[in-house]
Amino acid sequence: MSRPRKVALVGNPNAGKSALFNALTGARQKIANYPGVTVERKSGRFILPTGEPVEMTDLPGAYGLDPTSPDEEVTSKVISGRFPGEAAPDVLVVVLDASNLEQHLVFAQEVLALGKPAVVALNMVDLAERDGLTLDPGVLEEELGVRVVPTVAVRRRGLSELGEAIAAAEARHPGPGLTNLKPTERRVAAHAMADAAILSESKRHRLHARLDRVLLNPWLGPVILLVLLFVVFQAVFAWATPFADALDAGVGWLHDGVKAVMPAGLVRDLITDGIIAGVGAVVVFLPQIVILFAFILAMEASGYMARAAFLMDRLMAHVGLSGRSFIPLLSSFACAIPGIMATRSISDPKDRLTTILIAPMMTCSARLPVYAVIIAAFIPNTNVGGGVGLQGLVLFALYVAGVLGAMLVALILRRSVTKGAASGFIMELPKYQLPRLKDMAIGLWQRAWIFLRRAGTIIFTVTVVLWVLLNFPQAKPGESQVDASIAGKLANGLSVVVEPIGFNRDMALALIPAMAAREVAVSSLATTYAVDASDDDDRQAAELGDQLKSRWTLPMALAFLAWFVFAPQCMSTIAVTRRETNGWKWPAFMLAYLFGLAYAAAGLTYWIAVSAGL
Ligand SMILES: Nc1nc2c(ncn2[C@@H]2O[C@H](COP(=O)(O)OP(=O)(O)OP(=O)(O)O)[C@@H](O)[C@H]2O)c(=O)[nH]1
Ligand SMILES: [Mg+2]
Repeated sequence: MSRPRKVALVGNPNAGKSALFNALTGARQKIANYPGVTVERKSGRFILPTGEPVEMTDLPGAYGLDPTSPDEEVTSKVISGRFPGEAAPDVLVVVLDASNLEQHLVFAQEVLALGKPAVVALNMVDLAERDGLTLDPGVLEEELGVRVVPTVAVRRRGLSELGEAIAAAEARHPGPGLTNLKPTERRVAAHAMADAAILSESKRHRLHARLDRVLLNPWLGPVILLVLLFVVFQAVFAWATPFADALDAGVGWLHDGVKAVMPAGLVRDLITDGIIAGVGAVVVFLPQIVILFAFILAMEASGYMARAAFLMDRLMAHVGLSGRSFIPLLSSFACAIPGIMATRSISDPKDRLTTILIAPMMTCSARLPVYAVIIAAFIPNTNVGGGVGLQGLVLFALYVAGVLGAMLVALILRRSVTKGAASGFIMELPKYQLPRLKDMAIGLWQRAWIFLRRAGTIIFTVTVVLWVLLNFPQAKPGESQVDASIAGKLANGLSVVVEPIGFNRDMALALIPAMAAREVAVSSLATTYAVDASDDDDRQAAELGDQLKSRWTLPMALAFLAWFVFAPQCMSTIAVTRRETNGWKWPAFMLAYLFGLAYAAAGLTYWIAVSAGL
C-alpha cells in the first residue's frame, strides 16, 4: 500500500493555520520536533470527503520562502521537499487571513508560483465581515488559479468544502501573473488583487487599514512610537509649568500664612517645615502626573497601545521576552505593583519571572517628582533646536535609560538565571476609536486621586517622622540642627557608603525615607533644607530648587538621577515580588542587583561628569 498523501498548511503567522489544523484533524494529532531544530512538527490524520485518509502537517508561519528565522527555514524546506527525512507535501493549503488580505496575498503568490497542487483557505471571513468587508472568492480564484474556500476555523465553517477542494486539487501551470515576480512586484500585485476581491468596504475600515499600514510598518512604526513618546515627555514639562507654578505659589502662600498667624515654636515648625514644605514639595507635581496619564490613557483608549505592544513584540523577542510582557511592563510606568501583578497573564514561568525582575526599572510615576525637581533645578530651560526643550529631552533620556537597562538585564537573565526560549505571542488588535472624554476624565481623576492619597498618607507620615528625627535632639546654640539630629547622624553613617558615588549627606538622608515611596526623596530634601534654613535667621527658607542649586553640583545631581533610574526604592514592590514569587529568594535577588546597578550607574555618571568638567 502506498503511503497516504501529504497535505501541508502554509501561510503567514496568525493566519489561523493551527486553528484550521485542529478543526480538521481533531484529536488525531502527533506533536514532535523537526529533527535537528527546536521547531515543533505537528501532524495528524484527516479523512477527505472521498474517504481517502491524508496526513496533514501544520507548518510554522512564514512571510516568505527566503527564510529569516529557523521557523521559516523549516517551512521553506518542507514545502520544497528539501527537508532531510521529510517527504514533500502533495497538496498545499494556503491559509489567508481575510481581514488582512493584502498582506497575506504576498506570501500566497510566492507559494502558488511553485505550481504544486494547492487550494486557498480564505480564513477569518467572520472577522472580515465584522470589519465591514465583503469579499468575492471568485475573483481570487481567477487571479490565483486555484480553488478559494471561505472558512472560519474557530467555528468549523467551510471545512467540508475545503476537504472537497483538497481532494480535487491537481498540479497546475501557474500563470505568468504569478511566476517570476520580484518581491516589490508581488506587493503591487497583492494590492491590486485585494482591491479587486473586496467588493465593498466601509469607509471606516479603509481608514483603519490605512492607519495600520503606517503605524504597524516595521520601519516607520517604531519611529512613530518613539516620536510620540518624545512629544509626551516634552509636554510633561512644557504644559505643566503654569499649573505647577500656581500650585507652588499656593504652597508658599500657605507656608507664609501659617508662619504669620501661629506663635513661633516646634508645632509651627512641624507644620511649616515638616508638613507644608515636605508634602507640598510633592503635591506640586500633580500637573505633570495628570499630563503623563492623559497621554497614556488616550493611547490606550484609541487602540494605539495594543499596536505599540505589537511593534514591541519583535523587539522584545531579541532580548528573550515576548510581547506578552509588554502590557505588565507598560503598566509599570504607572507603578511596578500592578505591573508585577499583571504578569500573572504570562504562562511561561521563566518569562514571567524575568518580567517581574525587570519591572521596577520601568520609570514609575513616583519617580517623576524626583526627576522633575532635579531637572528643573539643574537643567537649563533652553531649546536645543527645533522647539525641543532640553528639560523634556533629559526626562525622556531617563525613561529610555530605564527601558534600556531593563532590556539589557532581561538579555542577561534569559541567558543565565532564567534561561529558556521565548514563547510566542498572539494578540488581537482592537479597533481604532476616538477616546471618550468621560472615560478619560474618570481615568485621570482616579490617577490624580491615587497620587494625592499617597501624598496625604504615606508621604505625610514619613515626612512627619523625618521631621521629628531631624529636630531631635535639639542642637546646642551654634551647632547645625541637621548635624545634631538623629536623622543627621544616621545619614552621616550612610554617607560613608555613598560618598564614592558623589552623594552628600542630604542625598544619603533622602534615600532612607524614599524606601517607603520614591517621591518622599523630594519631601525629605525639602524638609531637611527647611529645618536647616530655619537655623539661620538671615537665610529665609528658600525654594527647594534654589536650595538644591546652592548645595549640589551638577555631577551630584546627575548621579542622583542615575541612582533613581535603577534603585529599588520602594518596599511595596519588594513585598509584592515576594508574594508573586512565593519566597524571599527573588526579591532578595532583585534588591541586590538593582542596588548594585544603581550604585554603579550613579558612580559612573558622577565621575564621568566630574572628569568632563561639568
Ligand atoms: N475569529 C476567528 N479567529 C480565528 C480564525 N482562525 C483562527 N483564529 C484565531 O486566530 C488566532 C491565530 O490562529 P492560529 O491558528 O494560532 O494561527 P497560525 O496561523 O497557526 O499562527 P502561527 O502558528 O503563528 O503561524 C487564534 O487566536 C485563533 O483562535 C477564524 O476563522 N476566525
Ligand atoms: Mg500555528
